[in-house]
Amino acid sequence: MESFQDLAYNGGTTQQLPPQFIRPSHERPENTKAIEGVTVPVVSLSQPHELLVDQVSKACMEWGFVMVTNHGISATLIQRLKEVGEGFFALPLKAKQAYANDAANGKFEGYGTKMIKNPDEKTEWLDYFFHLAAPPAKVNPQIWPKHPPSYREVTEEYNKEILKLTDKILELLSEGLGLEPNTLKSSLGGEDIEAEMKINHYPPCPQPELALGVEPHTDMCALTLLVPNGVAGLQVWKDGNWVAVDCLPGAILVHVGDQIEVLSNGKYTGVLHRTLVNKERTRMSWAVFIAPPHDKVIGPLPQLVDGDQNPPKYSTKTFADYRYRKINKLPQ
Ligand SMILES: O=C(O)CCC(=O)C(=O)O
Ligand SMILES: [Fe+2]
Repeated sequence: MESFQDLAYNGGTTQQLPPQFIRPSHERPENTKAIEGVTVPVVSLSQPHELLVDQVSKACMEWGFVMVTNHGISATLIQRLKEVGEGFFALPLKAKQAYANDAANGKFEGYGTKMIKNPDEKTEWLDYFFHLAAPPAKVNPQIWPKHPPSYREVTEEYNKEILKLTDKILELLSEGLGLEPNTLKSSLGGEDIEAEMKINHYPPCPQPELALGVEPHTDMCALTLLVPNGVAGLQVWKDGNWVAVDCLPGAILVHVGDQIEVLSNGKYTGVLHRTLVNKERTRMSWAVFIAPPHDKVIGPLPQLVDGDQNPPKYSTKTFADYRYRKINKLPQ
């Protein structure tokens, strides 16, 4: 069986997509086109606080997704982040494979493609680099890309900024629930909150109408903050349709993940999303997953639950337990 890398990097044996990438008919982009005329919410963070609470929390209740502009992270820093990620993926395959992860044995950090556990599962058309970026005590920069040489400095600087933006968004979302601004952050571990960097890389695909980049999923973390490279492909699920996320230069895309859905007892929605690939251009995206420490116990906030009126809609468990169940497709 040809691997993703054989195909994407060596051209494969044919320009026809091998069977492990061909989605069943009901999943194919050609049969599940995005709805026309609907656009995702965009919020400028330079507005007065009260408006921000309303707009950000409304978007995260109705969509589980919001694009933010005027977020305070400089265009130059985002550009440098993109350059170091592109620099790594421009290395020869062998050089990247020197960083190979081993997800089957619990080594998630490093370079890889998605592990397929079940022979019926289809392969996603992407490779990625994944590593922790916060908190400092858990980060191991030795396993980060050493090329380009500025990878570490740029990524550290970007993650500092992303953590500030995370604090701001978590405050707005807490207030949107009528709670103290620090409620969600402290429920997610306070200063022990984790940030994981995932650089997604989707090379051109010979038959993109039959394949998917990432398949439909919700992120298991609390929030995802993402910047794409200017190539479209992300779609979010809303009211029974896929909605294409247009590229808005400079914007940061915020996804509500499962842990915020659980803490808010379903007031905020973890957004279902997927990515399409294309025939001509390489798409890349830089996702930072914000998550509680693995031993943190997460359940509906007691302030949002009361007896018969608002019973808990989710069980309470450690994030480690949640992850294990999600990765192994077990009921939560
Ligand atoms: O590439 C994207 O825009 C989304 C990637 C994604 O959903 C993920 O890495 O969880
Ligand atoms: Fe995702």
